[in-house]
Amino acid sequence: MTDANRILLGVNIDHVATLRQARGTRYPDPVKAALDAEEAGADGITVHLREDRRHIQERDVRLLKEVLQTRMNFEMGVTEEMLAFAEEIRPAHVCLVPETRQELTTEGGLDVAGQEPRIAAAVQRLSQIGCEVSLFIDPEERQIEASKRVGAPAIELHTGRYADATTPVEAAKELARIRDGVACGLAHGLIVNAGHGLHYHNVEPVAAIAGINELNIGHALVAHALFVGFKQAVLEMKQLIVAAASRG
Ligand SMILES: CC(=O)[C@@H](O)[C@H](O)COP(=O)(O)O
Ligand SMILES: NCC(=O)COP(=O)(O)O
Repeated sequence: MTDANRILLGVNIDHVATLRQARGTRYPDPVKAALDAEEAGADGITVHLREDRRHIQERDVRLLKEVLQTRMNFEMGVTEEMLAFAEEIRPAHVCLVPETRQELTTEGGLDVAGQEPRIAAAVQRLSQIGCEVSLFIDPEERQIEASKRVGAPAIELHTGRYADATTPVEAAKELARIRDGVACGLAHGLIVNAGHGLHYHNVEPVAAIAGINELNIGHALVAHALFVGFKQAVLEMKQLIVAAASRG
């Protein structure tokens, strides 16, 4: 396998915390899930500390910072509260995401092109403390170019529209947008990650796109883990994406 076929799996553990928060218990602990994921081959652990704290809590992030063997990818909205928290924690990676309180999940990418000075200031602040910053954006040329202009070294392409496609034609169109987005990001010298809504039945065509650095996957892993256990769920996903990338 050449470097171009290499692909990393970032395991998002938010929805382990969703289950815990549903009953206000101490279990299931997302920290345990993170350690199991690492043992099963996760290359990194992703957490999203939402403004409304519906799943991940500050306690989780602080503990993860202490115990992870791999690296944390900390997803956050672009707010003063989150910037200050990131400065305290200093995660290896920070992914800036759009956030609205009422949304069911992250419904679209960050509008970098529409707020360049604000995003550039956040990127600069986080870069200064050693975080590798990525921007969670839709696979659109103007957002990719804006990401480059604001100084982010990495982008994460939002794959939700591909995942939500209801016909093969629509899925193929959305996959082509992701493929073009990857090519555009690479042409601008960016590290290109992707994620959102990926699961065991739709992940392979995305993993097969040459040049993708990392896929961040959460909801499907947590759901599958109910039936096979967290380690096995991560292992199966990792095997699936590595095989697809090496075929691609
Ligand atoms: C930004 C992103 O895609 C992840 O954080 C994912 O959204 C996690 O799940 P929720 O959107 O349900 O919080
Ligand atoms: N950034 C996307 C992510 O971390 C995982 O999203 P999902 O697999 O939970 O939809």
